[in-house]
Amino acid sequence: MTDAALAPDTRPTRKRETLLELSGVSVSFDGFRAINNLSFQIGEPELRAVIGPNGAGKTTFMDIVTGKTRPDEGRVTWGERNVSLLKMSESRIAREGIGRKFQKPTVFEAQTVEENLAMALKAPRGPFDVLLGRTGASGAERITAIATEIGLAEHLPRIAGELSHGQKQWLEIGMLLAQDPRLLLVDEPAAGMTPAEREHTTDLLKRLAERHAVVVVEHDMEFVRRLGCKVTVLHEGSVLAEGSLDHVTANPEVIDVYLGR
Ligand SMILES: Nc1ncnc2c1ncn2[C@@H]1O[C@H](COP(=O)(O)OP(=O)(O)OP(=O)(O)O)[C@@H](O)[C@H]1O
Repeated sequence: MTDAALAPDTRPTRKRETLLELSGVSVSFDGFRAINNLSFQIGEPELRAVIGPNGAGKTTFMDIVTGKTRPDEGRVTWGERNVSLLKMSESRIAREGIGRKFQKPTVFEAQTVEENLAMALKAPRGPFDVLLGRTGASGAERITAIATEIGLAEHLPRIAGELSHGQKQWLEIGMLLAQDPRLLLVDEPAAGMTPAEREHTTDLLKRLAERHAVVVVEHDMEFVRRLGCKVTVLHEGSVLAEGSLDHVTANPEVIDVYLGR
């Protein structure tokens, strides 16, 4: 597989810079502060796990980043030019390069793996992709490259509905990759997976994070440990602790609100 086929952008390798930054972000629903003065940064590339008890605000955080939910206060800035995401539509944010994978796979079950990837490739995330010549490989090459990356190269002719749960999740990650994202938001990828599928998923996410910013929201601590990345603990809509998994799990407040339960 050529690198160009897999991720056909021409951006030079840069040292890690902040790609996404939230500062002082708050949002209330009917007077309840689901996100409370939240600050968060992720670089490119970087792998980050976001953990926290039920209701901590993890989903709302992702909803804010993707433009589904608008905060009442605060800033959300993106990219080298620190543009605000707050005035952008959800589709514009997606075209900026923010891809989201929901917990439940939403592949086209009646189509083959290959057709699913081809459809995702045909939906360019921005008109400039072509103009800037970012597509360095043909569609067929990219499909093969992405299928290899996600571990489904042998399954291209299969009907997606026949895939295992884990394979569907990987296919959906592949469909996100076809959109050439810079940031991937991945919601509970390990849920419902077999141990072998979890291991494959860990490897995949780690590999993707060599070139992308990847945020993984996950409850499964063993999975988070295997990701071996910086962890952000959310609680009541704010960052309670941040650092290595060992660092955050030794924090008495984290133990109290999350681990001790
Ligand atoms: N649209 C909404 N209207 C009212 N309350 C909401 C809405 N969305 C979220 N909330 C509330 O905001 C809080 C944060 O919810 P959120 O779904 O972001 O938490 P979470 O960390 O993703 O939880 P879980 O781990 O259970 O998915 C919860 O108390 C939830 O009930």
